[in-house]
Amino acid sequence: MLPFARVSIIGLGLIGSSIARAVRQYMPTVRLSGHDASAQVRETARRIDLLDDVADHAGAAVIDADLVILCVPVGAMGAVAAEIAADLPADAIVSDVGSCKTSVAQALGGVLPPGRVVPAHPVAGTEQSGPEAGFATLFQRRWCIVTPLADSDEAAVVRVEEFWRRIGADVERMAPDHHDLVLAVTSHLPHLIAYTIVGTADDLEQVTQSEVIKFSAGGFRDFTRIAASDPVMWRDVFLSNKEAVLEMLQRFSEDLSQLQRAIRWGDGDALYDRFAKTRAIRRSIVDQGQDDAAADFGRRHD
Ligand SMILES: NC(=O)C1=CN([C@@H]2O[C@H](COP(=O)(O)OP(=O)(O)OC[C@H]3O[C@@H](n4cnc5c(N)ncnc54)[C@H](O)[C@@H]3O)[C@@H](O)[C@H]2O)C=CC1
Ligand SMILES: O=C(O)C(=O)Cc1ccc(O)cc1
Repeated sequence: MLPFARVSIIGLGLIGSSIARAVRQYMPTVRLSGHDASAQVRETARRIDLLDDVADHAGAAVIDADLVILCVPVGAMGAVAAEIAADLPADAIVSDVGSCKTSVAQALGGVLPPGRVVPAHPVAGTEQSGPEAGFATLFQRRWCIVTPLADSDEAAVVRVEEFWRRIGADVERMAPDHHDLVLAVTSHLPHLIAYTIVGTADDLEQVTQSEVIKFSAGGFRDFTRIAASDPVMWRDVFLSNKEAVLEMLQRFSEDLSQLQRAIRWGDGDALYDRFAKTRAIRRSIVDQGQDDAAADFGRRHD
């Protein structure tokens, strides 16, 4: 039996539209409704026939849903929850896909019925955004981390987990604060580094004319892909996961200072040891059948 029959998606960008396409592909009898704050996005969603019903107001999109998934930037979750609260059917479950979980738990838990909120985070995405960037197979063999609240109803959690499995994800449960610490180092910090290094290179461009772009080889190109990620989404991630990111950034800065020191003092052994260790880490990840390219972030198996 399908875990849900009527799914509503609020926010029809990369992730919202990917969920819609995946539901159409893997659970074709589910009725899909949704809404986006942008009139242009709603128009595109109608043109590409993303959903059965694209509503002009968030409330109208959830009125007969049994699952509502909020797919908006994390800073907008609270406002959307407040917008739908009055129209939400009493037995509907509300989930989300936000990249940070502690702040979203607070934003949703305060506004929506206790027990019915089951936050989640599909660890799958790209640097693209918008309704036309989504694709049905985005979640295949990717992790979806489910982070129930203290009062989330267990049956509701199980149904949300089943929903993600149906669209191809591998599911794991985690406490929201633990999720935020893990993702700070595996996802948020790498994005911050990419944003920084591409900015630094761009500043250098004034001096070196076109050399930075002309000679940008593999490593730098990978950074530019990540640094092309949506500015609103990532602004919200860093403001929402402030404590964990600052903690990881502090540790990163200390490690970077050690390498800086090794270079300054010509300590080749220290550099070699570090690089040999990280090479071994990468090889063990590949041996475990995990990810092979920057674009495959979060993938469990090749
Ligand atoms: N981009 C990625 O790779 C991943 C993103 N996420 C999370 O998914 C969520 C959505 O991200 P994307 O789909 O990538 O962003 P996106 O920019 O492609 O789509 C977000 C959509 O939300 C709409 N929106 C913004 N505020 C709204 C509001 N108040 N009411 C209704 N619609 C509103 C925007 O108009 C936009 O169409 C974020 O919380 C992000 O942290 C999670 C996993 C991966
Ligand atoms: O495109 C990439 O490399 C990503 O890192 C995608 C991504 C972005 C944000 C998430 O919360 C999860 C996955």
